[in-house]
Amino acid sequence: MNTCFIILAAGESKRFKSSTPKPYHLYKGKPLLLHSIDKAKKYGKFSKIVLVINQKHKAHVKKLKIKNIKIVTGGNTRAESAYKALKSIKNNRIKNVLIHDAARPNFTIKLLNKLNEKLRTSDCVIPAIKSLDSIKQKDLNIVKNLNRKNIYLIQTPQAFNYKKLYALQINKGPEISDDANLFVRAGKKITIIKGEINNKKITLNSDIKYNNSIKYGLGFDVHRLVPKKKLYLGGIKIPYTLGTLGHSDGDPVLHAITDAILGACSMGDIGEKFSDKNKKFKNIRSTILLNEIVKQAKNNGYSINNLDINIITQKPKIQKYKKQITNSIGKICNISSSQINIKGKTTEKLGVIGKEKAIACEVIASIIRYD
Ligand SMILES: Nc1ccn([C@@H]2O[C@H](COP(=O)(O)OP(=O)(O)OP(=O)(O)O)[C@@H](O)[C@H]2O)c(=O)n1
Ligand SMILES: C[C@](O)(CO)[C@H](O)COP(=O)(O)O
Repeated sequence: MNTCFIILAAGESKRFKSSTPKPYHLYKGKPLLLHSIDKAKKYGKFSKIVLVINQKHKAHVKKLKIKNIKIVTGGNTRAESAYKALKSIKNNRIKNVLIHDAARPNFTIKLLNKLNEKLRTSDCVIPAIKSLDSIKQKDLNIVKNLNRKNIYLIQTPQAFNYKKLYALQINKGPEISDDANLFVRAGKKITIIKGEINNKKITLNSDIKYNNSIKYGLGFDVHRLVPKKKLYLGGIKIPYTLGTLGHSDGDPVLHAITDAILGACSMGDIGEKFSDKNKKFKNIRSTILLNEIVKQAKNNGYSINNLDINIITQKPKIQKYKKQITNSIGKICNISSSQINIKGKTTEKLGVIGKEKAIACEVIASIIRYD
């Protein structure tokens, strides 16, 4: 089915009150809008994904290096942003479209399936949850009781037959707070399906305050430098006359990061997880080891918040490899470059490191645990 997923992220974030615009604010270890992008990609049944951005946020978007997504500049209202996205795919033979707030990161793939299933028999399908509170309406000084059984708190993604929705766009206006509003105004049928209690819209800064503390871990590793060995740092092979001696590929940066994450998550240490007595790990790439630990930490409800890394070596100079190493670590840990800091240090030619007999790395990791 030719279905497009539109992610609206062009708002001004006025109520969010943060120096970082809401769609790019870190949430559960990554920028908010990446949750919707990653889930849409993981779903794998959209023929096109469109991201609608605020033109003032282009620098934030560039940093994320988003691939395989059509990026459209939004408008002054949510309705205008939705319209610009719909217009941008007019010639793509799209049959159905789902429109979603980037401000709602916690929808599930199960909800996407339900919406797409219902689109077989309806031109407009929206998720909603019932109010758990009493509801009253106050107009001037007249207060009316409303029957909460007939009240629906509307969510996104909202699913539509593309042609039917596009035809209604001429009625769009700033008061159109959601796209299904157009169908209601036109007196057309709407199908409401059960939404998800966790599919809340993040509007205020307090919406993302974590109920859990941040935890910290410390990692350290040192390897002897010898001829005829390769030098891997942060998963990148560094051209140098010496390399590290070790049971695995001897990457001190990835080993120190692994230990820092294990420490923060109270999951032991790298020697316990990958013994250097075990032939299975002989010459293994440390990228595999770290990948495994990142997965285990995620399964235990942990998310990497940031890594601060000191690479301590007399040579080679680290500066020119920093970007490559940062990108490599970000890919393995599934975090953005903005969450990683690397410093190259020498020991002023003092000791074994200063005499180029060894290389070391120390890392502090901060980790957030979510319920
Ligand atoms: N002109 C706009 C306004 C809103 N949105 C998007 O619509 C979703 C819901 O809007 P809201 O949560 O209100 O975000 P903001 O408009 O940024 O918030 P505020 O009203 O506090 O400025 C958000 O993902 C927002 O980025 C949009 O794409 N274009
Ligand atoms: C579209 C929406 O999320 C449905 O509840 C809501 O209308 C968006 O409101 P906002 O003020 O633009 O956040």
